[in-house]
Amino acid sequence: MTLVLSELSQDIQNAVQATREEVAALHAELPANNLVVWTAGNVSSRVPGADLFVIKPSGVRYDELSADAMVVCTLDGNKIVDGTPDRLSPSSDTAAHAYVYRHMPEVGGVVHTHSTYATAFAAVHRPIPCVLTMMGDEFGGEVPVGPFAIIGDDSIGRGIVETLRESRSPAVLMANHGPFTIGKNATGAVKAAVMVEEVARTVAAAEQIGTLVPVAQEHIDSLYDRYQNVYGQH
Ligand SMILES: O=C(CO)[C@@H](O)[C@H](O)COP(=O)(O)O
Repeated sequence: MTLVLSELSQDIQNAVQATREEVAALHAELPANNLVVWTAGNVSSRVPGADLFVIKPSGVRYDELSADAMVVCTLDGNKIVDGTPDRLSPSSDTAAHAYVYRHMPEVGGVVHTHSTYATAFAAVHRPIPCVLTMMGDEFGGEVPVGPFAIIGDDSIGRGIVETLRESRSPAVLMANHGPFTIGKNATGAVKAAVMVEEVARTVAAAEQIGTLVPVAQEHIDSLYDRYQNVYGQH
């Protein structure tokens, strides 16, 4: 039986509304950071306190992505009766996002883009090598490549999870497709999407200048530990 949002507790309805507003605002970060063209890409966030997540509607222009247009789904990826028109379908990547939420309970947000430089590494099946201190900070090593998977079932989600489980990276370059990123919340996943494109662009530029020099593993580990546990305001 399909869940009906208006029949859920007021706390959950309030959490859904806050998550819709957050996800709508975060979608604006993708074009603002030049990570997407047209309607490519998507952001989702788990709804705190509920087995639900919020994701953008498929194929809708970024300037039309209001909070009320955000689609609410179960962790199986099924749209609930959420107040949006029945015809409004969730993102074509909903199954992938849902698979990540079901298999990685620590993940609170998922982002997918086709950002140019990260997608170029995905096109040639090359991990982004850890040659920058910023990569040690955010990715804890190289950004891995995931398997080629066709959209439409759990294969993309399975490839994301199986690859990220073997890495500290919050980003995976799905072969011939593009980056998917995760975070403890949706803001963290958007940050990883911004940073994976930045480091991909820098590494591609560096390869035009000379030979890449990897950061030593001991330094990667200390950079990662500092950035994840000390950097910023606490
Ligand atoms: O990669 C694809 C399509 O191949 C998708 O990720 C699109 O880039 C965005 O799809 P919607 O979220 O608008 O359905």
